Amino acid sequence: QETNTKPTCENPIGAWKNDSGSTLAIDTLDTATGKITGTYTSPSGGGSSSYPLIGWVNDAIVDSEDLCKTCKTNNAKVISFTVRWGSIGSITSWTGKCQKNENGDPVIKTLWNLVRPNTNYDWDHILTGSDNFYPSSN
Ligand SMILES: O=C(O)CCCC[C@@H]1SC[C@@H]2NC(=O)N[C@@H]21
Repeated sequence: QETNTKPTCENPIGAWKNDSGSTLAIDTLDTATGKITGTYTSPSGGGSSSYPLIGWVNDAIVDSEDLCKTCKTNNAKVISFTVRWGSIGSITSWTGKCQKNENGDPVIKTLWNLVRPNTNYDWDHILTGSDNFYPSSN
């Protein structure tokens, strides 16, 4: 029996999972400011602990006026959040957008930067990648 409803782009509160099995849990959304808080768990890299996250969501009305040649009609919710990896010492920030895919299912597509305090080289502190997050029921 499913006790939690899955998150959507409109109401992102709930659990989202990426392809490597990490869980983005958005616990609070302040609709007045767009501030979000929650926790992040990354079995690949971050172990089994959950780490706190804070971030923002934002959006704008759909530009859909008929015959409006300058309208920008591709609308997405935008999101950014940052995780502080406790004693691991790193910080990751994800920035992306939430839209429905071709099946009508919501997807958060992001690019991330991970910064690590201790590395072997000066150039090795900042890693960049991408993560897609899908609604999860837990
Ligand atoms: O290894 C570290 O310094 C901390 C854990 C980092 C895990 C990274 S953050 C970006 C990527 N997306 C994930 O869900 N996990 C990895």
